[in-house]
Amino acid sequence: MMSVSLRRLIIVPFFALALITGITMYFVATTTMSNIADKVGLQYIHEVESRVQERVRSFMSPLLRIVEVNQQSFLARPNELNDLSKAAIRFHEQGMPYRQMTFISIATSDGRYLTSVQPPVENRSHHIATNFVHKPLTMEGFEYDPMVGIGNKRQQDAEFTYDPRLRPFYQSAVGSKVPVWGEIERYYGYDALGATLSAAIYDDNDELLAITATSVALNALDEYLKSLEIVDGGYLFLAEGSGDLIATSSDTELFFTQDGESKRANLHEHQNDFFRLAGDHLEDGSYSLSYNGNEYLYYVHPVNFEYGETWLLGVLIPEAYHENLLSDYNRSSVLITLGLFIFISLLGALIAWYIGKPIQLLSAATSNKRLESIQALPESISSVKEINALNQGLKEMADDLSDVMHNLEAKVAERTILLQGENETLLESSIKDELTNIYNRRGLKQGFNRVVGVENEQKNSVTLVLCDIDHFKVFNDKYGHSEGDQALIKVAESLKMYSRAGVDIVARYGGEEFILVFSNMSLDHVLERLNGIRQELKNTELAGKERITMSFGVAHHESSDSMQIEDLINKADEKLYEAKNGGRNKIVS
Ligand SMILES: Nc1nc2c(ncn2[C@@H]2O[C@H](COP(=O)(O)OP(=O)(O)OP(=O)(O)O)[C@@H](O)[C@H]2O)c(=O)[nH]1
Repeated sequence: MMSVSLRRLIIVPFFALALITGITMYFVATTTMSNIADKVGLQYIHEVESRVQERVRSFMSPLLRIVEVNQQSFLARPNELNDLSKAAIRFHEQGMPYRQMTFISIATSDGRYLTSVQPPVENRSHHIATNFVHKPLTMEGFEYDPMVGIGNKRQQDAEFTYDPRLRPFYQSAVGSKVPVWGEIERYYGYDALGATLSAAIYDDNDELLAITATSVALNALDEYLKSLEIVDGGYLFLAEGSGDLIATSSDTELFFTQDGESKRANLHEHQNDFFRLAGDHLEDGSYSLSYNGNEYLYYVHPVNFEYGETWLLGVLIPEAYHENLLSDYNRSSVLITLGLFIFISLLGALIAWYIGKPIQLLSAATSNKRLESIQALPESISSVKEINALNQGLKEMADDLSDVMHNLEAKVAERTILLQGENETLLESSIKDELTNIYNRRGLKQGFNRVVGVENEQKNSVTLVLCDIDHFKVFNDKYGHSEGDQALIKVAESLKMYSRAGVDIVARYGGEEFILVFSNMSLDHVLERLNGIRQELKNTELAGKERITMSFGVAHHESSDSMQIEDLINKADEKLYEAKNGGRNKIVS
């Protein structure tokens, strides 16, 4: 099976895990960011839209309320229509707080007309105009007098014929029980659009008594949209369903003159590309639009007013704006991912270090099969408890094993010494004669080889003497075997006495036969020593004051080179035979 190091086993999965986590997190983060970018964009749009909606509603609200109040007021007190002075005061007071309120009026079915009016743009002067003071159908301007309602006639207002019943605001309201919206139009002679709401007043018999109408100048809304600080490259607009613009955040005009006629700017034909782009999508909803390779978020939503009036509010912003905003977050998410990746990798490496390193130490210590390597391991090799316990266990085992081995070695040494002693004893006894404690035949052979034979490189002279006790049978028979043994021991001692210890060889050849080997000694000196032995035996008393004699056969050889012991023994035996035959107690050489 394939083997893999522990450290790799830990680091590789950690690294892989970190990599997968990092990549996953990166993609999740970027996808989430992209979704968030869209959502943030839409959220932004909704916020802008809701602010504008609220502002538009609060802007238009007085118009609706004033028309409703006046309609209800005349319905409740139709007599007021007979003297419109009170109404003049009310109209004036109603219009004063609202700079956008261009006129608040009433036109009776008999052709009388009263309006509290102010111009739709700067340098406004609020005044009352009526046609009912002098003669019907003639419009005259009067100063407003808070005390009497209608003050002095305004000199500069030339008389002109005016029948309010011919005006669209009058006619559009006829026949309706509820207020009716008029067309949004440019005020004649002014750079401003106006929206008008009219309401009919009937008597109990449903006879039309009057039409009250109020108009509001919309240029304040245009100014408001322009004043809003929206994102770079973003646009806002208010338009009618037809695409005719009411207000925009851009500097473009809301109306222009074509062929001498004043026309309103329309989204579908607008000179601004983005407004034209928006004009293609006027259904309620949000859109992603592409223009010149850039993406835009576009949202269009209706602004509904009571009594059936609906405008459209459009918001268009470049997506890049929010993506840029979120790019910082994106960068952060990449950095966090990277940090996480590095952290997990380091964690893996740390764990590998904590676990792998000490285990590697243990592995190295045990692999060379030496107890010392394990014993030399430090007491603590890891912060991991289990690994330290393993280390301790191994060390204790190594110590125990070491002790056992030392004891074993001591015992083996002791036994070896004992055996060596026994061996030596055995060896000694195997080459010694048990009775006389001199060499036996085996000892003789070994000694001969050592002193004069193959093992000795100095090829000196050698003399081998074969000696035999004379008439020993008789002695034995006479004094017994035990005394015979004592005689043999005595002979051996005498032979040893006249030989050089450690140099010459003294051996029992068998029975009562002995052999002496002298090396590097002249024949005369040998004979001298043999005579010494004979003299010694002569002086030695044995059982029954008996003395024994010995016969000697001597074989002398000047050089031990190529000399075999058997040859010497044979030669000495011949001489011994001669000595025996010659009467015994003799030395024959
Ligand atoms: N007590 C004792 N006697 C031994 C031992 N070995 C041999 N003998 C005796 O030595 C005697 C040898 O006798 P023989 O071979 O006849 O020789 P001998 O009587 O000495 O006569 P010659 O050698 O001809 O002088 C025998 O009686 C053996 O029993 C021994 O170890 N102890």
